[in-house]
Amino acid sequence: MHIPRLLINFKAYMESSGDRAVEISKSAERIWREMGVLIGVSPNIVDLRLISSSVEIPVFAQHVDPIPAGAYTGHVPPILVKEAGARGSLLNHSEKQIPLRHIAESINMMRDLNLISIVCSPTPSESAAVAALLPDAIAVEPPELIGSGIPVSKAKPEVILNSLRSVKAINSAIPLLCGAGISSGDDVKAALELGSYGVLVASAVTKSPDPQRKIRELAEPIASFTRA
Ligand SMILES: O=C[C@H](O)COP(=O)(O)O
Repeated sequence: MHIPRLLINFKAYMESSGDRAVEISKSAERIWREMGVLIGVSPNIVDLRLISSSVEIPVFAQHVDPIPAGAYTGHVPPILVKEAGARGSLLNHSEKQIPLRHIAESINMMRDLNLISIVCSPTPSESAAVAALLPDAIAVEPPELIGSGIPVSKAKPEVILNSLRSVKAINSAIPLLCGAGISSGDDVKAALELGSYGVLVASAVTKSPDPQRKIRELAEPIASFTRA
């Protein structure tokens, strides 16, 4: 199971939808080929099939509902996400929170479908609660820093360190990513030095005038770190 070290969430930004979503995804694919850093993209659901059929890097939905296919208007069944070509999904992002029992049900359904679950959590204690559900990875993100340009890895390193401690105490095999405000290669480096497996980013890439250059900048410290 390959968890991306750099996961780019396109959210619902105009700048990363439609043709621009394809362009950014292809840039991420280029950097993956060039540097060997596994990069994933998480386009808006409206672009999921388009992006999955455009690139070879792993594509993630931003959310799924714990339901089968059927009469569920407006819901996102994991089986249809798989059918659209995605490798997995984010769950419980701060901007799309769901109850713990839905997280548990979704993880189980995704596991049965061989889909990767990356569950977001806002705090170390919620990271621990989520770890007990055995997702494939956890991404800790203090909501107040999301989209702020103030990187969690420098402004709140204790959130990463305490999450790592609590997740590892439950299952040392679950990789922990961190996100919120990560904007530069140096922010990524700081996250890796704290023990993060990787980073979850959005605005630094989606709002960049040159997304490919920004992706390369964010991937560089990962390439050096994983080579060392
Ligand atoms: O999913 C991504 C995170 O919410 C981080 O967003 P940001 O990089 O814009 O702070």
